[in-house]
Amino acid sequence: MGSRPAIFIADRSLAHQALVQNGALFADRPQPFPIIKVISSNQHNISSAFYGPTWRLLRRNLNKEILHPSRVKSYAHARKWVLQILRNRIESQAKSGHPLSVLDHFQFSMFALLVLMCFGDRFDENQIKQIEGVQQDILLCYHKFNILNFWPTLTKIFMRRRWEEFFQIRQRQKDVLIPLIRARKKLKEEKINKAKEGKKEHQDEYVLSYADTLLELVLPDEKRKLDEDELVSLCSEFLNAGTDTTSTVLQWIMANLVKYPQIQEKGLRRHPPGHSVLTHAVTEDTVLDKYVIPKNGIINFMIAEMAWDPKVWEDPMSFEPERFLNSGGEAFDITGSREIKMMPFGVGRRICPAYGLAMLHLEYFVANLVWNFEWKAMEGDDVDLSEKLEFTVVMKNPLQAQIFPRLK
Ligand code: HEM
Repeated sequence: MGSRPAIFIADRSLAHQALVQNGALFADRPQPFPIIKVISSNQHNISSAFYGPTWRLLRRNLNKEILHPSRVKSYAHARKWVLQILRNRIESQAKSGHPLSVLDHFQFSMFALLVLMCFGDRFDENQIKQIEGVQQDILLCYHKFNILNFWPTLTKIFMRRRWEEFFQIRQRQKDVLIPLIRARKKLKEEKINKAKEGKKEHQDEYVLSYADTLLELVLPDEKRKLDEDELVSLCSEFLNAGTDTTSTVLQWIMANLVKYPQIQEKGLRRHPPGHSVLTHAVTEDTVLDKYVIPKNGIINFMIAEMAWDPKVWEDPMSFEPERFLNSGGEAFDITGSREIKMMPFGVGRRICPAYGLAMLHLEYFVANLVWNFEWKAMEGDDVDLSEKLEFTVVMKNPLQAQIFPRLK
């Protein structure tokens, strides 16, 4: 992996040529990526499981079973429940008179929501915090562990401690997630038995979860189901992909609203939570414009640079959501299929499969937060919008705000 060329594309038209016009060639992820393949038994992985021959199967499952609009609609109760949790947390902090550190509340709420979608249950605060804890450990150590991918045979000798640390974190994650997966499996078996015995079910509380759909999958080539290690990796990816990104953007949006109270929502162009997509790989030697990209070359598309291109955006660094209202009544094409002006969710075959869900979550929570509370900067605080790279690009100085309930 170390000897493969890594290519960075910040040009919008080249990105369009690659991702839309030559989409099939640019759709894979580097293999092995990262650390070790996830779809191979007793292996461990710390990031995207969506690569290699199984990615289409996994992605089809996600799109059809969980992200399908009718299913997304069926999670309305879950969103309402989480909004209530978020409101309660914010209100009780507001009553205490302390400044509100929003990020913890956003992160916790997004976990409550995604955990419910993943495992089908409303867990209590302690359980959610436990899941959040192991997932955050994995994410925050991403860059530290990613280096282990480079010549694993060598790093196993020279970075033994780091490998041990990685396996410890992974073990903790398995200890937390495997019981939840097993509980889902048991519930499914009980349902089948009840159906056989002709007994009636209480359908009210049952929500189809991501774990349920994974438990059903059979890998076509190997003719087997996913093992527990693979299930943990896939659930982990689902949780992290849907929580960190959304809570980061929520914080950026609220920070801009506090700093510039006269404007409303939409912060994804100015503050995309990832400044590049997940790395892509080309499946064969490819010529892109005048550049030759060799087979297995690793490509990064630079999201932030494209979104700040002065050829597209006047005064690109200023936060002006009203730009999106002046597009002649036409909705802005966030999928970049005709032309890429910004690509916070990626573009083409590997575009974030949940971009619709993510936009729904952002609109739902921002609208309700602004409707329920008045948000103000702390006395003498100018709200610092400096950035810092963690897994996503977060606020260097997390937002603190004063909030006042609007509704009795
Ligand atoms: C504001 C929120 C979000 C942003 C900005 C975002 C952005 C992205 C980006 C840039 C990628 C990589 C695209 C590429 O490599 O070309 C991605 C992939 C992915 N995202 Fe999101 N995402 C968000 C929310 C979510 C949510 C809520 C989920 C829910 C489960 C999710 C699930 C995924 C998955 C599973 C992938 C990997 C897809 C694959 O490899 O085929 N994301 N996302």
